[in-house]
Amino acid sequence: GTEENSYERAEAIARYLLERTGRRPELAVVLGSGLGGLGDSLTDRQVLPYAEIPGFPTSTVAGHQGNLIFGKAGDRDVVLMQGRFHAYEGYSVHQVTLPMRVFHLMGVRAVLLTNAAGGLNRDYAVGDVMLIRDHLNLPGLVGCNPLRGPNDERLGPRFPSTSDVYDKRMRDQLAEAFKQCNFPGATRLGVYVYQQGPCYESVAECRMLITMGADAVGMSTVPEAVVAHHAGLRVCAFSLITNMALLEWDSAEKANHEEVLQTGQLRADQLKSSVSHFLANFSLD
Ligand SMILES: Nc1nc2ncn(CCNC(CO)CO)c2c(=O)[nH]1
Repeated sequence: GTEENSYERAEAIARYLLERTGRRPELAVVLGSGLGGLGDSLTDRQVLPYAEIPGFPTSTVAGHQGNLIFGKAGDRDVVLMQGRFHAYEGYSVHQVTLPMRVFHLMGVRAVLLTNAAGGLNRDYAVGDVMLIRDHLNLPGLVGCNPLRGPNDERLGPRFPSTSDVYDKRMRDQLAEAFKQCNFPGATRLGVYVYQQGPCYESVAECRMLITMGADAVGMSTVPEAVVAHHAGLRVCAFSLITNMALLEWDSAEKANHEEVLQTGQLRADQLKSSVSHFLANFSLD
């Protein structure tokens, strides 16, 4: 229910975190499957396991630790979510998106969302990154919208736009960071489709998603982006393409989580350096 990400609940957690850490992060980062290693790249770190934060949900997926990491990237105060919450675990979409409201009420101004995704666009290769220019919120379109329920005007409007969720200025800076750091994979710009999971898609579903204009598919990120945007946060997001979605029937291959984590490990160092470069240099003006 909506009390799971109510203003009061988020505000209480924000107050707890501001008092306990004394930190004032300006940017928050959500780390997707296998990208948890990015948490080690901050200095002046303070690590808070989700379980220690009153009112915060806890993570249960292999490859997702459950820590909130405060720290510095260069001289910038940031906060990282090492491990996120997914609807496929059984969390409500209101629980999944609660951290976005907590960050907003802490005074965070922008959020970087990262994930592992399956490549639908046939030009893509495993190990590429796709900067997200737009999304298909399938569950949101058919009734599982993170803003379903009474609207709290203190957070945002009743009927928010979502044609402008992904901030071009931040996206360009992210692209520049990947370029500066010689990221070995290609840097793509595309449409991410969110499906709730935990199943990977059928072949017919992958073909449908391509027809609908999607370039990569995953099980996260969009609910967080919608709620962050609703609250007025600047949003940018990218997918690490960890495997190519299957478009042929009777194929011997099948999508699996081990492959997702393996590609995450393969690209971990270059992702870490690219994202660290972005965090230390981003400008919100
Ligand atoms: N075909 C396909 N390939 C993918 N690779 C990563 N993900 C994102 C989902 N990641 C899950 C399971 O690996 C863990 O959160 C997907 C996906 O949803 N579909």
